[in-house]
Amino acid sequence: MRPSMFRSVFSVVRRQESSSSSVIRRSFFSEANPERKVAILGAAGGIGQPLSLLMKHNPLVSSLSLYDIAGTPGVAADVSHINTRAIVKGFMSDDQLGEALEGSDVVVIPAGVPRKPGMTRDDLFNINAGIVKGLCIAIAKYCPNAVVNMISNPVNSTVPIASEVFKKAGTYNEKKLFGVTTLDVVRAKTFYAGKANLDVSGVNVPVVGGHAGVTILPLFSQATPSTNALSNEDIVALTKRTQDGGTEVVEAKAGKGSATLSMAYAGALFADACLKGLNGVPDIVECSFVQSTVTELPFFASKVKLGKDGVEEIHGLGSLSDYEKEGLEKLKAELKSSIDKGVAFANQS
Ligand SMILES: NC(=O)C1=CN([C@@H]2O[C@H](COP(=O)(O)OP(=O)(O)OC[C@H]3O[C@@H](n4cnc5c(N)ncnc54)[C@H](O)[C@@H]3O)[C@@H](O)[C@H]2O)C=CC1
Ligand SMILES: O=C([O-])CC(=O)C(=O)O
Repeated sequence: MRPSMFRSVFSVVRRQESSSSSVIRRSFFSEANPERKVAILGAAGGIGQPLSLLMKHNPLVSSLSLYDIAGTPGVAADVSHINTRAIVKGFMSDDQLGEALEGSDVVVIPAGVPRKPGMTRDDLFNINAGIVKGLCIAIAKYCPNAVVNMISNPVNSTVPIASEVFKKAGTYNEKKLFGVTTLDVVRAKTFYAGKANLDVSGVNVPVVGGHAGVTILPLFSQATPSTNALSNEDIVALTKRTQDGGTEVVEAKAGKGSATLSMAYAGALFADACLKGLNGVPDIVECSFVQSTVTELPFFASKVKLGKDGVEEIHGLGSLSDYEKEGLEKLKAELKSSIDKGVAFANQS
């Protein structure tokens, strides 16, 4: 979590829990934190399990719905024993998907297969596109107003697939569909702070474009705090490391999957930002892959202000260094082809 993310809320809850009055506890939750249901699809997986743990820990969640095609009873029983606000329920198999989704405010989707060494994210398309399509058909039916956080790869294609499914169902709201690119930001912050010897907790780095290889474009020229400790070569190396961050983990795991723990952290951070936006907390800004007019591409990741209806404002790119301008031009062809592939898949049959 962002270091201060839950601290203030927890201290209020703790003060209230020390009071003998359960009335005080109830009124705190209803006034400051409305009821919010979060569903996680793929909850028993490598990302799903730690993400379920982190969402159970989030005081903004009142109901946590854990869905997977296997393994959810155990995960739900385990997580449900934690003494935090959210009531946890596990759901398994198609016939329970409707109940898992009904009433959800936020649906997080880490369902699907991860990479093995030597694969690109696009190599996951054949399996994950179908999984995502099926889950989005159910979302359109059972919780058409939910905010959707798409984690399943290739994000550059799965988000367009979701948008087409929702369009066909007549439920598409472009303000409520997000590709989760938070892990790119998390990595860029960590690598930048490490190289520049800065306190990472105060560091921010926007990352724009998409979520695969060269489509991931960290904007170190806009990093804060700025530093003159880094050479052009350092910036090139930091950019490459951020773009290859996923592959670094895939290779280190040597066939046992891709990033799960850092992704669960990033996914929890982004879901928390969406919940805060829905609850009317002002000035919540995160990078995300959304329907966009920032470039000529129909979807693009950039800074997005989150509000009561999802996307409140999409920020422009700001001023870019020559190196970043070059990177922006380089990424467009690959990103366009991944978007087109998703759209075409969703419209087959
Ligand atoms: N957006 C991002 O930054 C990142 C995305 N990912 C992606 O997240 C996805 C999941 O990764 P892991 O959790 O490591 O994989 P995993 O294989 O450990 O877990 C995936 C889970 O999805 C479940 N699943 C499969 N089909 C399903 C369906 N139809 N409905 C519900 N659940 C279903 C599986 O049973 C499994 O429990 C992968 O596609 C991976 O590439 C991973 C890291 C970062
Ligand atoms: O690299 C992968 O396959 C998983 C992923 O998206 C990431 O870690 O950024």
